[in-house]
Amino acid sequence: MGRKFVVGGNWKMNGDKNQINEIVNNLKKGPLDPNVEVVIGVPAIYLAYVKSIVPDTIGVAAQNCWKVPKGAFTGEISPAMIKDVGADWVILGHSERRTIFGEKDDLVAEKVINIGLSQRSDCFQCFFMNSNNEKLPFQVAHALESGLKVIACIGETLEEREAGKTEEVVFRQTKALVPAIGSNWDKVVLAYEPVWAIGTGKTATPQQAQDVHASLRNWLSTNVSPEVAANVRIQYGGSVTGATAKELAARPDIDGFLVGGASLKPEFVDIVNATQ
Ligand SMILES: O=C[C@H](O)COP(=O)(O)O
Repeated sequence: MGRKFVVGGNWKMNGDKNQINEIVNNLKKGPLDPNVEVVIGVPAIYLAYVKSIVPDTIGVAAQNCWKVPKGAFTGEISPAMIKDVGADWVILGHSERRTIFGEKDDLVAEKVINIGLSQRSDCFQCFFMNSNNEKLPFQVAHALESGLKVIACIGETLEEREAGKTEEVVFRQTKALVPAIGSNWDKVVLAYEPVWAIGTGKTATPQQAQDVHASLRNWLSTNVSPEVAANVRIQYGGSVTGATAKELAARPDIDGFLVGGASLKPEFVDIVNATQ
């Protein structure tokens, strides 16, 4: 079976109730290609509101979460809370989280693993190996059935690209996620977002994006399994617009988009429908 095209709209820290109503009305009007999975990434404070007004055919994602179910973590939200308000996705490891808030590969992996572990009711104290082969304790005092799906973001900076390190960086970022994801690859979408293309108006060319997606799939085949490589969906993100989406979508290893700025605008419908 082919990979279902998946388009995420990451609103980032934008929108108020009026703007959200407009965006959702526009999505309802569509029409949206029924063969495309659509997920909107909503600011945490509006998750419940959006869930209450959006059709069930559209997935709702938080843009971040912390790595344990509950506790003294002022300002954070947990996967259990996201699930509790009816959302079923979370975006993790976005480059803005990595660069502005200093989130490193291992923290992103710990957040991902919490989502996998929270489905295990027998897991009170778990460990996983980080990318430096250190055994990290992971306390799950009250294991939860969160069952969230994850959009895991990776991507290189301009400096890294110009130094010829694109593959090294995206492989390293993906490698950190592998032990955390375990056998839950069917609940994960990878989003390749070159940092230099985010919010800059500079889209990677379709060939540049395709090349990285194909290398990543190849890496997954060798380092995880040919089955995961064949089935995992890899989104492209970075200044995607209604005008650039079609050409990008035509590349064989681009399985969708993670859209920032344009997801707030009516053209998001054209991006969702890019494979038509
Ligand atoms: O999560 C989305 C990406 O950061 C892309 O944002 P952008 O479409 O505004 O460049």
